[in-house]
Amino acid sequence: MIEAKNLNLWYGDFHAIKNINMTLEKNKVTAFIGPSGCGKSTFLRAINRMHEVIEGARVDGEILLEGQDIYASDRDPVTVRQQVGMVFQKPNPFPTMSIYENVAAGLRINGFRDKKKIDEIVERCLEQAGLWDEVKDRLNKNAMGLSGGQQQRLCIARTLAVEPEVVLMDEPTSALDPISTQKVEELLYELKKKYTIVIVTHNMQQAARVSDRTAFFLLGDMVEYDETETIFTNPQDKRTEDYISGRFG
Ligand SMILES: Nc1ncnc2c1ncn2[C@@H]1O[C@H](COP(=O)(O)OP(=O)(O)OP(=O)(O)O)[C@@H](O)[C@H]1O
Repeated sequence: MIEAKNLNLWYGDFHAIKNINMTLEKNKVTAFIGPSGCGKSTFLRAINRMHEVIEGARVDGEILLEGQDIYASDRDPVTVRQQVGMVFQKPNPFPTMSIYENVAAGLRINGFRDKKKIDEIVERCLEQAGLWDEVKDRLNKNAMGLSGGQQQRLCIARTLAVEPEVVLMDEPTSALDPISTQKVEELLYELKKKYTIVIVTHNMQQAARVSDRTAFFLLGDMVEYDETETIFTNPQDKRTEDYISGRFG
């Protein structure tokens, strides 16, 4: 479980995220929706301290992961990013590595040396990502030989290998064809049994299909956050209603 408390984020003087308070529940998929530039990706990045690689970005407030602030002075950002994994819009496998090595990479960085154990984890994560059957006979081939949809599932497997608690997905299917999109969406049903999942999406049908809860953002504010069904059928805020009915954005 993740709790954001009074979370604000600035890029220089620009106030991009305004006092967000929300709980992201375990074993649920939470969707972030809202028009371009409203701060969805910015907030997502703040949940695993990824904004720290952006010059001039500054956060105030707390993000609690299982009750512990990820911004605490003694917390290591590299560990935070293992606990809170991220999958990006464009599949980004390590281009010089094999399929196997892409999944094993994080384990090796963590000091895993036992080949049998690494084999087991690679297989399990590729299974979990719904890719094992498609790649089991070509594990040592370069990852760039996979299709875009397969590469994205490989990136999901790579994220799972280091045993995160939370998986953040920033428009994970926007570069994929419809069949690959469907595969990733189906995966979310499986993955939420084990993880807290957050997905940023521009596609409202996708949010309605895959998420349990939906948060609507506008100009850095979180306008409304509720059960997905409520957001799409009976939103409380006029701005949410205007957005989901296609009146802007
Ligand atoms: N690195 C940056 N430096 C300065 N401003 C930024 C930076 N990244 C984002 N912003 C600004 O912060 C605001 C929120 O951007 P963000 O990318 O989080 O929105 P978004 O809702 O994810 O948009 P989209 O749906 O288009 O991806 C925008 O006004 C954007 O211009």
